[in-house]
Amino acid sequence: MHTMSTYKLVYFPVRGRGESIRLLLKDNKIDYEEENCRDGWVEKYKPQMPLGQVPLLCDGDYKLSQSCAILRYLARKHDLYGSDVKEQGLMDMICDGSEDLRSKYQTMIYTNYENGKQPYIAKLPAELEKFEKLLSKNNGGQTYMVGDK
Ligand SMILES: CCCCC[C@H](O)/C=C/[C@H]1[C@@H](SC[C@H](NC(=O)CC[C@H](N)C(=O)O)C(=O)NCC(=O)O)CC(=O)[C@@H]1C/C=C\CCCC(=O)O
Repeated sequence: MHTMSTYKLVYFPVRGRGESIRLLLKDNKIDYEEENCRDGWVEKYKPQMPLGQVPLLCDGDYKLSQSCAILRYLARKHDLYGSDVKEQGLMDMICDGSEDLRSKYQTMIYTNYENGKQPYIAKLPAELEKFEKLLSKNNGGQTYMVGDK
């Protein structure tokens, strides 16, 4: 018997802002289906999006956009969002910090690829080291940056 997926993720066929959502779902064995919005984006999909952009998560009739809001929604719903407000605060810090890094990457690839690529790569180890340091502080770096789930 075919059981319907609980969630539908609408996104382009790239990693981009969809990949962290896919990873959360797959890592936690949460069933979902994906809809590729590339064909017909402007005329069909974009007008249906709450803020005119993807990724979009559909949970039945409930529709949510903004990648970080989707991650937080899924984390809250599946008890992955830290066990107290301090853990949740740290998770928000890491999520927003990686968003800052990602925004710089996006600006570079879309507006200044030729001149911006090498400087971006040169700064990357120092940026990633901050996240590695956070990871190493929790359980000797063997599990997660925050908590144990
Ligand atoms: C093969 C088709 C490629 C189509 C690419 C697409 O145009 C670009 C996607 C890049 C965007 S995500 C899509 C964008 N949404 C947002 O910017 C949401 C921001 C919001 N704050 C959030 O959800 O976090 C969107 O809807 N654009 C269309 C529009 O009309 O506005 C940012 C990316 O990361 C996407 C791709 C960038 C690089 C791809 C690199 C290769 C890879 O990762 O696989």
